[in-house]
Amino acid sequence: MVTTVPSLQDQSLFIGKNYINGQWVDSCGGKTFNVTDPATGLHIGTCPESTVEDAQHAVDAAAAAFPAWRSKSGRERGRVIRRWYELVLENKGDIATLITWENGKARVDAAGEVVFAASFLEWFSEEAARIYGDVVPHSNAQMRAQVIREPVGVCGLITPWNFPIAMAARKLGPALAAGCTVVLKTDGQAPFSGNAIAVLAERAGVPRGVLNVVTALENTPAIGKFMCESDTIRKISFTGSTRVGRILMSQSAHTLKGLSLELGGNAPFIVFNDADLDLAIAGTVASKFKVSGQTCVCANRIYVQDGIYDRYVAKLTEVVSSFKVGHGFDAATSHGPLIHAAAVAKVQEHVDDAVKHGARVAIGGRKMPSLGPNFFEPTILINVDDRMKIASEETFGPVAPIFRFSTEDEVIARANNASVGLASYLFSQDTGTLARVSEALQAGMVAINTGVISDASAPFGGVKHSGLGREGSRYGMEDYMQLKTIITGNVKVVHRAQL
Ligand SMILES: NC(=O)c1ccc[n+]([C@@H]2O[C@H](COP(=O)([O-])OP(=O)(O)OC[C@H]3O[C@@H](n4cnc5c(N)ncnc54)[C@H](O)[C@@H]3O)[C@@H](O)[C@H]2O)c1
Ligand SMILES: O=CCCC(=O)O
Repeated sequence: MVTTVPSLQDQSLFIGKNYINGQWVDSCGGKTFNVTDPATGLHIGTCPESTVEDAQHAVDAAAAAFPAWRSKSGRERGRVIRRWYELVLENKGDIATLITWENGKARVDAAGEVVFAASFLEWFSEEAARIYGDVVPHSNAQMRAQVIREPVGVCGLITPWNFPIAMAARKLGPALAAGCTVVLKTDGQAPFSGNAIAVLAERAGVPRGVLNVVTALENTPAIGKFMCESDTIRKISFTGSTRVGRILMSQSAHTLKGLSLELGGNAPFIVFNDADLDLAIAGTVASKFKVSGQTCVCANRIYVQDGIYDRYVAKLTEVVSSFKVGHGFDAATSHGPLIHAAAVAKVQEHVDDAVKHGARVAIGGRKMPSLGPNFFEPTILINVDDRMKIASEETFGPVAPIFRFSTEDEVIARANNASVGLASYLFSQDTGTLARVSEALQAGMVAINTGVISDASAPFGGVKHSGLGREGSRYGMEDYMQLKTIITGNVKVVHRAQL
């Protein structure tokens, strides 16, 4: 097998081991799995195929580290997380290289992911010092009531390949800020960048056992089940598909674990007749084609009103024709490959199904084997309707299906006709339309006149089958804390004059 190693400034960030109790270790079972470059199919390296025994060691280390970590002040924890944030940015180039190598995304997107991931560490380093409680007026004058917030304990974090460090940082930041200790299970398709940020956590001063990382590919379901069934782990935070979210929820029933679930989407992207066309096109490129369509907030159903439909299609086709698909390391590349062959097959299936039912391909529509095994042309489909698979299933690929609509009521009903409700997008210049439609959409997030929805300051999460809980923002801390009520009785009442 050929191994190509892009050069890193700091080669020690490239490490194929588990990180347990402050040590980089192999799996107890001795097995490893291969990680390959999705653009070329070439071998990158190996990581431990961790077993339940490895995961148990990681949980034990996290449990042992919990009392000391939770006992630090929020300000002390915040300083460590702040240093981690700085180190991630200082090593942006190397981490971006690892992300592009294992995930395939274009270099510019990978560098953007590093900054995005770091922003969660920065945000939560600041929130750590602001874990307020309440003093509550009790009904009885001889009693006092206080409410304090405490860390939930050891957390199990399970993250996907599409943002291999950002989805981890969006969980690690608040968990560590709150005083929890964690076991992170990264995705077997993209484990190296997660390990790199764990190296930096250690350098930042995150104590031994506070952050543990286990890698696995085939053993992932077994480790997920173990985490859900462990009574030591008090919370699971998962980002991934609705299918796996359901499995984790049912496996967690016995231990009555808290769950944060950031699951799949099927985002409606609505362009009204009065929209600023250039803004709508820029928003479409950002929200549909980012990471070649592989984000959970990607526009999946683009509804364009009759009066602007033809102009929108013409302009979007012109812009998409300028995309440069290629290896993420090529500086000219704007869009990289999909993650694996199954993802390519799903995209092709959605295109074929739409065409079979009357859609027309305006541009793209085919695999690009001359570039590598996992490339697919950026694609625009027109004359798409609600019976096609692409209307009800998340494509997770570079296909923009453009539906036509006539009225506000009609598009609201069609947009809400989905089992999931994560992101949604609106383009109009009428404040009344924007207010009415944003209130009517069944979605956890609405973006108005922009294709960019995520920011560390803003709560991120969905409704319906898109999951539970919110990440980022001041609300993101709540998922890692629990309330404790402290009642003091028999306070002698003394009648004193007010000063
Ligand atoms: N809402 C969000 O924030 C968000 C973010 C990114 C991706 N997603 C969703 O993720 C999906 C795409 O990713 P995917 O197809 O790789 O999702 P997936 O659910 O198959 O995989 C996600 C993660 O779960 C792990 N996993 C798989 N089976 C498991 C099991 N039985 N127990 C424990 N872990 C298991 C995988 O190894 C991976 O790390 C899309 O639906 C997308 O919308 C959601
Ligand atoms: O893929 C899901 C998350 C990406 C984002 O927050 O923009």
